[in-house]
Amino acid sequence: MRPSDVVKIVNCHAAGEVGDVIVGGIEAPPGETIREQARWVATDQGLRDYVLNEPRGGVFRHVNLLVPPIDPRADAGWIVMEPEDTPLMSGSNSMCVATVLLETGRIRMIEPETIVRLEAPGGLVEILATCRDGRVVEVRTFNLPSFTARLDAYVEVSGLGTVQVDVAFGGDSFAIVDAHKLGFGLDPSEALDLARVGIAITNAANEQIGFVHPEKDWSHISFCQIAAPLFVEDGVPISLNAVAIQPGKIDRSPCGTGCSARMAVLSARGLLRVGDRMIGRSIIGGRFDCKIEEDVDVAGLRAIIPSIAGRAWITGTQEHRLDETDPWPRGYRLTDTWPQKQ
Ligand SMILES: O=C(O)[C@H]1NCC[C@@H]1O
Repeated sequence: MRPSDVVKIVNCHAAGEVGDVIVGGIEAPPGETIREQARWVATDQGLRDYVLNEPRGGVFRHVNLLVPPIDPRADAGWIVMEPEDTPLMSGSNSMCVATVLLETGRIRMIEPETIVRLEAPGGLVEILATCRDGRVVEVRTFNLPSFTARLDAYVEVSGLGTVQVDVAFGGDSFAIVDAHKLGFGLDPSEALDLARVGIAITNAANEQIGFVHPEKDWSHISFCQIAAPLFVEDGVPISLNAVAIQPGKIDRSPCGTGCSARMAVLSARGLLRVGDRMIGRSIIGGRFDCKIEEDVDVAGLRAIIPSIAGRAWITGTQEHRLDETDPWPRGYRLTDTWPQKQ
């Protein structure tokens, strides 16, 4: 960052998970594809440090960079910056980006429904935004093909013993474990323990099982989803879950990619099929309304196209700037609030 740069941001959250959006002041990174641009952002780390580190950011923050699309079908390109990762796709962040684009007039809002096509690093995702009185009241994201990589695998986790996991991809990669078997009721008071246990399971699953996407350059497990057994309310299965995000925080939202991964597992187990709904619920009471839209094939693997619907709310605007005398131009992280990555 140069002292002359002013970075304009619209602050937003989806179901409680922060997904701020950079709307001005940063040029598109080098790269022929959005994925290459995202890799450049991840390798360079400069922008990530500037917006995610203190004093501008914090471990709770995700920041989305809008870039010109490369795919001619897309309305906008978009790169997600999570605390440690620069992923292929994110559900809560897609809702924030679509809401900011429409509510700030960067894409023309058509009521009652607007279709927005976003080019994420993992590919094109279509969004159906329900709009009323100039506001986006629901964002339904049609996610990347989602599939199960392993069912009923076992990992040894220090301090926990043997833990049964399913591994699945839902736009990002997950080890999914049973909350009750680990002694969690998924109450907000458990957040710190959920984060620590989730990160320990993610790390063990990466060491002992791993994950390789058959078509995309993504070869690790990003998250652990600690999920309660499904229960039914008003005829719809509810997936209460806590997703541990590196380096150790809990997703405040029900995690759109996580709900997609869980639906892929439920589909592989024959428990959900095309047309079935599932409601994702987070430990703070956030809700995503999810559905299996289609069965598809990914490199010979059985997969689904899930959709995830939720709402995002704009909370403000910011202009970040860098004073030339600031001794911490890239900010800083301290382990009192930003856990050490294991
Ligand atoms: O909804 C999601 O998919 C996400 N929320 C934050 C971390 C994940 O990308």
